[in-house]
Parts: sequence; C-alpha cells; structure tokens
Amino acid sequence: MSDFKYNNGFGNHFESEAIPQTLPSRGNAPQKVARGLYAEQISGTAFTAPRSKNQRSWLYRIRPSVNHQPFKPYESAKRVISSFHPFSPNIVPTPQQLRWDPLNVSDAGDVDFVDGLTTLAGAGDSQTKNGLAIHIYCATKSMEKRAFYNSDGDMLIVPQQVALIIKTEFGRLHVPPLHIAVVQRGLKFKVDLAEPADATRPARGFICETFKGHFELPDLGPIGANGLANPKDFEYPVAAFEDTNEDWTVINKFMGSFYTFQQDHSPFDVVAFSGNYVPYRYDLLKFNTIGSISYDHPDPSIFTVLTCPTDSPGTAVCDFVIFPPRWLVAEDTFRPPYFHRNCMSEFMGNICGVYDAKAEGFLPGGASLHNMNSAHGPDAETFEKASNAQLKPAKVGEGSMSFMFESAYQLATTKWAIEESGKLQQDYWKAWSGLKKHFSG
Ligand SMILES: O=C(O)Cc1cc(O)ccc1O
Ligand SMILES: [Fe+2]
Repeated sequence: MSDFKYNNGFGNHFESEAIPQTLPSRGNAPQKVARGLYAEQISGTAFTAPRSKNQRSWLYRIRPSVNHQPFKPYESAKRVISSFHPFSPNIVPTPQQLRWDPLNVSDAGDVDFVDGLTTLAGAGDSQTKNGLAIHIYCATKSMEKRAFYNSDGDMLIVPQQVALIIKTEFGRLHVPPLHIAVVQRGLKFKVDLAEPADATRPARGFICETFKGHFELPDLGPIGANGLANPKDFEYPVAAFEDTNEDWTVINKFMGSFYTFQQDHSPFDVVAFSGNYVPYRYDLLKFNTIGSISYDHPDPSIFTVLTCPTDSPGTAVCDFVIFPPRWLVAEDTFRPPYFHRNCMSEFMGNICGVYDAKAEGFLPGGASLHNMNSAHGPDAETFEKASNAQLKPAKVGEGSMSFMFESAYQLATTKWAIEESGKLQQDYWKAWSGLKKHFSG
C-alpha cells in the first residue's frame, strides 16, 4: 500500500520525524524539546545489557505516557491463559500428536484483536521471563479508540486471513497475510482490519508471545554473509502522530492478567523518535530459501526467519521457521520431512496452500502440535508417494506457506484448545496408522 512508508534494516538505530527538526540536535533529553514535546525513553533491555543486545528508543511526544487515569482490572480478554503449569485448571497437557481444523472463536461474538485473543499452548511465565505462549487471534472489528501493550512479552503476529493495519506509537504497519509483524514488550499498538471481516470470515492469525529476550536474525555460519531473511527486508514504521483530545482506552497485559486505563488523548502522539526498539514487519515471500543440491533432507533450521534465544547456545525460546514454495532437487533422497522425534516442541500453522509432509488435513487456518519427543513425520499417503516418486527437480509448495514455532519448552495445551475449540481432529493419529511394513527380511 503506497500510503505506508518504511525505513529498512533489521535492528538499525532509526531516526524519524513527522515534523522536520523535532529530534534533538544533540543527545536525547535537552532541557526543552522542540515544539514543546516531552522526551520519553522506552527500554527493551536492561540499561546495562551488552551493547550488542541493548535496545531502547526515545519518543518525542505531545504528552508523556504517564498522563493517564489509574489502572483497573480488564475483564473482557477471558480467553488468554497465562499459567501453564500442567496442573493448572485451564491446562490439559498431552504428548499426543495434535492437529486442528481452521480455528475460530465464533462463540466470542463481535470482537476486536484484544478480546478475540485465545491461548492454545504455552510454557513458563512472564514473571520470571521464562517461556512463551501461543495464541490465535480472531477479530471481526477494528480496535478504534482502544490501544494495547503487553508487559509480558514480545508478540510475533502471523496473519492468516484478512490484512491488518497495526498502528503503533512509532507509526503504522500494513500487515497482510504472508507478512509478519513483531511488536515488542511495552510498545502501544492497535490492530485495525484493512478488509471487511465478520464471524464467517474473521481476521485470523497466530501469535507467538515470548516472555524472554527478543527475536534476532539467526547466525548464518558457513552460509556466509547473505541468505535466509536478509536484514534489509525488515521494514520499520515512520513517525506519525495524532493530536486529539478524545477519550482512549488503553489495555495492558501484565503478569498474565489484563488491566485498563482511560486517557483523554491519543496514545499515538509521538511526533518523532530515535532508537532501535521499534516494531517491524517482514514479507515472508522475500525469504531466501536454501536447500540441498546434492542429497538428503536438511533440518528445518535452514528455514529460520527469526530466533528468540534462550541462554543455551543454539537453543530457542522460539525459532520462527517457514516453509515457502521452493525447488527440491536432491538425488536418492526421501524428499519430504523425515520421520523424527525432536527434543524441541513443534507448533505449526498453515497460512495457505498445502504442506509437503501432509497430503491432506492440514488446512489453511489450521494448526498442529508435535510436542517434545512425540514421534511424527509424513503421513502414510505422502510416504508412499515420495518413496516411489521419480526424482526430477520439483517445485513444492507453489502458492503455499506454512510456518513453525519451534521451542525448547514442553508446550502445555489449554483446555480451550483440547476440549472447547471443537476443532481438534480426533483421528489425527490415523495419518500414520496406514504406514505399512515393507521389511522383507
Ligand atoms: O515436522 C514437521 O513437519 C516440521 C519439519 C520439517 C522438516 O523439513 C524437517 C523436520 C521437521 O520437524
Ligand atoms: Fe517435525
């Protein structure tokens, strides 16, 4: 969309002014900011985090964020679960391989992004900054004069159906399906729908909320300086502000509960900003997909777009991995994903098209979870086909896009996901029951 402007480059230190010459010419906090603005810092890491990890931005705004009414409890976001202890009342843990038909929250009524948030699975808790939660959102309307910020974690948002306009304190992001957005801890935003939506076709998508750290680009090792998601393709908003005296509701997720306050002006009143703690979007079709040009099926880590690391090297709170259209050329190779048992948990979602490990049943808007150590792999039909296919170069996933949130944590599923959604496929296990014995002794 041409009325959206961006600055590019993953993790850059950006400067953006909606009115020229608003940013301080020296330093961050002059005695008086230009045009009577207030200076406000928002930090995304501890002040003393190493420079290579340190993230913060300076906002030059019409009123400081603290200029608001007292916090009150917010009751409407009832579908978000924040306690993932396996014995918690809303948790139904299971090692069973799980798959869901396209998810919806049609019983939630006419809801916006916040009230339609519904938790599927998670681990850990925000209080000790440990773990993650996986949600879907389903929205039939825009947030209008409601803004949200999450004190519990960063949110990686994967729209599956209906384009979003995410208005943030830093400016606007247009995020249609096949794009993702990351809105970090503490940053205020609202989600509007760029297309008509209703209960039969809501704005729908998946969210990974990480309680610790921030998403980074994966190291490339021997791949070299280029490849996978290129830094230049990450797009950041430019400053845009509203100078209004209307009533706004701000909703905050804090320690797993929701709170709200009122204020008599727009929270999107930032005239200029500088810094490297800024929300962003990325077009998944710009991913440079790398694969085997000799033999064997490489591990899916080669498809990592972003990784949110734990303290253990190479081990992620969440790797965000995608399966874009790509060529398969490997010789003498079983080309679809191999049978495996992973010490990581794999939550997958289908954005569009057909996923190459599953001939059917994994539908756009649908999801699957193969928890830690639970065996999985191609279904019987895919196995038979791929074992006998003539291995010519072949394009897979034309018009398709699936993704995976791969996590080092055991994922505890919610009661809603297992018992209440009505979308859990009871016979998913049968995908593998047709695998025949081929052993001939
Ligand atoms: O299970 C899945 O479908 C995801 C996956 C894909 C792949 O190419 C290799 C391993 C893996 O877990
Ligand atoms: Fe897998």
